[in-house]
Amino acid sequence: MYKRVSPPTIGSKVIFENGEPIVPDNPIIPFIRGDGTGRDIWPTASKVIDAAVQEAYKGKRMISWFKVYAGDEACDLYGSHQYLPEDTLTAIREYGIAIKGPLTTPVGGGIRSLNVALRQVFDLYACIRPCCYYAGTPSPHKNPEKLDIIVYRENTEDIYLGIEWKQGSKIGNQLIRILNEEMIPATPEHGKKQIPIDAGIGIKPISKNGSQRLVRRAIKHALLLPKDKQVVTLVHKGNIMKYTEGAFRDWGYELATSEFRQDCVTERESWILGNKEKNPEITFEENARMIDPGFDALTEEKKAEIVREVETVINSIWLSHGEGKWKGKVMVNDRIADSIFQQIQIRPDEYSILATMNLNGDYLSDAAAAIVGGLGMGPGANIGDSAAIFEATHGTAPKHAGLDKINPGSVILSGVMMLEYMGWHEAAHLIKKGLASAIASRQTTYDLARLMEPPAEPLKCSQFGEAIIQHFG
Ligand SMILES: NC(=O)C1=CN([C@@H]2O[C@H](COP(=O)(O)OP(=O)(O)OC[C@H]3O[C@@H](n4cnc5c(N)ncnc54)[C@H](OP(=O)(O)O)[C@@H]3O)[C@@H](O)[C@H]2O)C=CC1
Ligand SMILES: O=C(O)CCC(=O)C(=O)O
Ligand SMILES: [Mg+2]
Repeated sequence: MYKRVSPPTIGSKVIFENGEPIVPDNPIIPFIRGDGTGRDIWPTASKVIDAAVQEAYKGKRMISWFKVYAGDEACDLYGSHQYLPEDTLTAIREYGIAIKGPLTTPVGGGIRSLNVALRQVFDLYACIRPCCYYAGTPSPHKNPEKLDIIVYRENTEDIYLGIEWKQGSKIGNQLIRILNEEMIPATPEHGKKQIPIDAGIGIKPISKNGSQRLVRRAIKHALLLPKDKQVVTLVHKGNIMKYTEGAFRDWGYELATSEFRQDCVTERESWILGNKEKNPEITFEENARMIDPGFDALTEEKKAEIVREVETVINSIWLSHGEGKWKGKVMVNDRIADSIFQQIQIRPDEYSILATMNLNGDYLSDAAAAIVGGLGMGPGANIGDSAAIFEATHGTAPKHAGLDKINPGSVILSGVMMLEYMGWHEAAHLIKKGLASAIASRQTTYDLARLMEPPAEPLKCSQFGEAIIQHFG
């Protein structure tokens, strides 16, 4: 079945039931080393993961690693342009859980992105990127410990499904003509808009199913968090793009208030309920005026709509959510994408899970990682219903490749996410403890060492891994 690789002879398969993995004590896990700094990071990361599993389970559990190829390494083994060989896809399909280093995406070349291709082939629709602070990590912020968020980024649509036509291409020009002459005039709300004839054209599809399955996972995750972290924020630019970004928000709320009705309260509902709790005699209209400060300036039609909203909330959930019961439920709110970048910096402790579409989540996960120490501390997971691939938020950082210098923390922490996903919490805990303690004692790589005050003597990538292992216990 495999052309150039062979699975380990010891170990067995992870299987998936109802979207959840069932993990044997000796799972076979395919790994992709990665391009660029992948060659520095992976040996260190796998050593730390193996040491933690050994320390936690004393041989009762172990991972049988299965080396598979993608990127430059794949071309060396399989021939030129064989960036993502069938062997690799077969292995991930067969064994279910995989981990990878970063892969290069040539800008403007024939290949769009191997990383994205892997997510799409296995329908890994939730890209989960937690950002939390390890004491002692240098940060541009005064109180980085207040940031403890998880970016839940939709991983298959938006720009990942983006279809583009090059400026000046025959079909691109044809599309612009049809849009300008037929489709825009047929949609009165677009007014007299016209697309410049010299434009490149891109389409960003956002589907209801794609949005809701992401938000569903985010809400389920929130239900497992401590009560004060049970907040899901829908991030969007719906004020500008109503039927894509705005629809993402609306579908998120729709899911929260239908499928998770007993578990969730929306921010607006909480205001309405809170107003009635403070003043049980409050009328629907008075309540509406309080939740919408500009109420009196609205049209009669809009006012009536808000009064109806208040009435519906009180009539439908007062019994289940009123008298403060809503405080024990998952709070679902929404924020406009540009504003959330400010919010996570100045009011980080008000946020927990940020559910985003693809592009917003891409920006946000790098920005959030910066607050807690940078991309060297940004882990990630791509999760679907029948496979999962763990990988860091960052890329190949080519200028540092082969120097045994780069921070392996992000891939090590992606390994922690993988162990937690497998239910191997003891091993995950050891790594987090080792990492925290190594950083607290100023033993770390150049990226963190150079920002410490006073600057610390930087460790090599491999030395940082060893320091983490030494601090397990
Ligand atoms: N999932 C994936 O595999 C991804 C792949 N890519 C691809 O990676 C390639 C390079 O992308 P690029 O834009 O340079 O972005 P990178 O994320 O690879 O690196 C940018 C900078 O971030 C810092 N950095 C990144 N990783 C680490 C780390 N582990 N430890 C410490 N610092 C780190 C370095 O900053 P400094 O030099 O200042 O210390 C580095 O120069 C591109 O081909 C891109 O498409 C990009 C993102 C994700
Ligand atoms: O694959 C790529 O080149 C970019 C991917 C990326 O930026 C991400 O997943 O955050
Ligand atoms: Mg990115």
